[in-house]
Amino acid sequence: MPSRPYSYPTTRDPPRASPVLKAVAPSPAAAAVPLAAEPDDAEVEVEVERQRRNGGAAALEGLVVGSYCHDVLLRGGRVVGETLGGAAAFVSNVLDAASPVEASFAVVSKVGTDFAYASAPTPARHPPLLCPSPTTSFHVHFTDDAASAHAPDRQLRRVHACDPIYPADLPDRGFAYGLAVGVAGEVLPETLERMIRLCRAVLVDAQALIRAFDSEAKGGSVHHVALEGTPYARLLPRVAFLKASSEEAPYVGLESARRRCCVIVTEGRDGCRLYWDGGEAHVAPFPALQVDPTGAGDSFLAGFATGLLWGLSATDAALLGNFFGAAAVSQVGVPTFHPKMLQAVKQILDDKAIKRPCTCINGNMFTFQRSDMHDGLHTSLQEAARLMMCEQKQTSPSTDNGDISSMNELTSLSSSTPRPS
Ligand SMILES: Nc1ncnc2c1ncn2[C@@H]1O[C@H](COP(=O)(O)OP(=O)(O)O)[C@@H](O)[C@H]1O
Ligand SMILES: O=P([O-])([O-])O[C@@H]1[C@@H](O)[C@H](O)[C@@H](O)[C@H](O)[C@@H]1O
Repeated sequence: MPSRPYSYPTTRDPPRASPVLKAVAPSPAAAAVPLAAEPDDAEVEVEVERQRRNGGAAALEGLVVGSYCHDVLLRGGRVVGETLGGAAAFVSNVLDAASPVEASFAVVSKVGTDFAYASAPTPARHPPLLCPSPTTSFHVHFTDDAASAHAPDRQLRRVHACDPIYPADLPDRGFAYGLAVGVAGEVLPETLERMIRLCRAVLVDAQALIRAFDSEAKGGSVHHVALEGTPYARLLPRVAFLKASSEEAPYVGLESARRRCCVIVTEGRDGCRLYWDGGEAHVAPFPALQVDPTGAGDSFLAGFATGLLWGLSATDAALLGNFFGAAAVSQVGVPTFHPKMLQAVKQILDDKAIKRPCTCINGNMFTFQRSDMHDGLHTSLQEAARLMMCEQKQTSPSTDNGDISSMNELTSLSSSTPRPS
């Protein structure tokens, strides 16, 4: 019987505020921190609610919650790559690259002293909290038989799990939006609940809620459980967007979930579909030369959130989701975006004269429908995606050989993901 993602002891094991990992390994003395008091959010909640109602022009600060991890990529039992992973890493990478200048975000992530990527760009900019347990680690086994866009092209095994993220680990202030992006069950139900209290709008990756894991001794296989049977289900009416992959969608219970929040199902190279109470929309994909599917869903969610920050409707924002999902599969590990491509994307968003700060993140008034500029936005972003593909062909001709699932050996790792020391 796999362990449930929410089975961590939380009452017998009181929450501790964890020390922040600096760019260098912390001293063991840093672990001796006092017990944190149960957070009292009354004042923050009143302010968040006031902003939600008024759509006031408050700061556009986001809160990203989920742990960085180690990904070991394997094919035929052989290690073909080792990279920084974790949705928080992919998400922060996109938010750093494409958010409007006035938007910022804080990351709450946990790693162990063995964390190998403290000096990689994303963790260096958004340092994780340090824990006594080892960094969460996944073995990602690639298979050849990705027969359709929706077939699972990889099998994940969780070989180590870092500590969960407790409510007391979150900052004691309000945020414009929150992204719950756990990969190994680290976002506890009570942590998601506190995020909802602190943030005007919360976007959730279903993988943070429905994953269950075999014990490490049994190999750590990742399974899915039905969302409805988890303690997260009751929080859905207070979530703005829930993103699931096609593989996860059956566990989310689409028809009941869409009545409580907007559900986005990503469909690999076919783009994505949005479902809300009373409507749905398909959003077209962008071309990509896939070398590694890891991080596509994470980058999608961050691209989508970025679109909302720029003031787009949900269906239009999903174009930016698809754009950054395609960008993620074009590189191994956390991608490095070419400055020219990013400049083109920001120019496109500026040219569309979208008003900022956007009412949908400042208030709770989301617009779901595709706007008149949807097709034009897709065409313009397609040009930027081509820029990315030309760049990719010039710098890594080896990617023409196919993606990592058909490569015998990975010859180079992404520059943003140095090898573990
Ligand atoms: N081969 C691809 N070509 C173009 N876009 C892709 C490709 N694979 C993924 N994407 C983009 O990334 C998004 C997320 O990918 P998906 O495979 O559905 O998620 P996950 O990584 O969670 O399994 C898709 O909705 C799509 O926009
Ligand atoms: O590929 P994706 O579904 O977007 O997200 C992935 C997670 O599912 C996986 O557990 C983690 O190890 C990867 O680094 C990445 O975060």
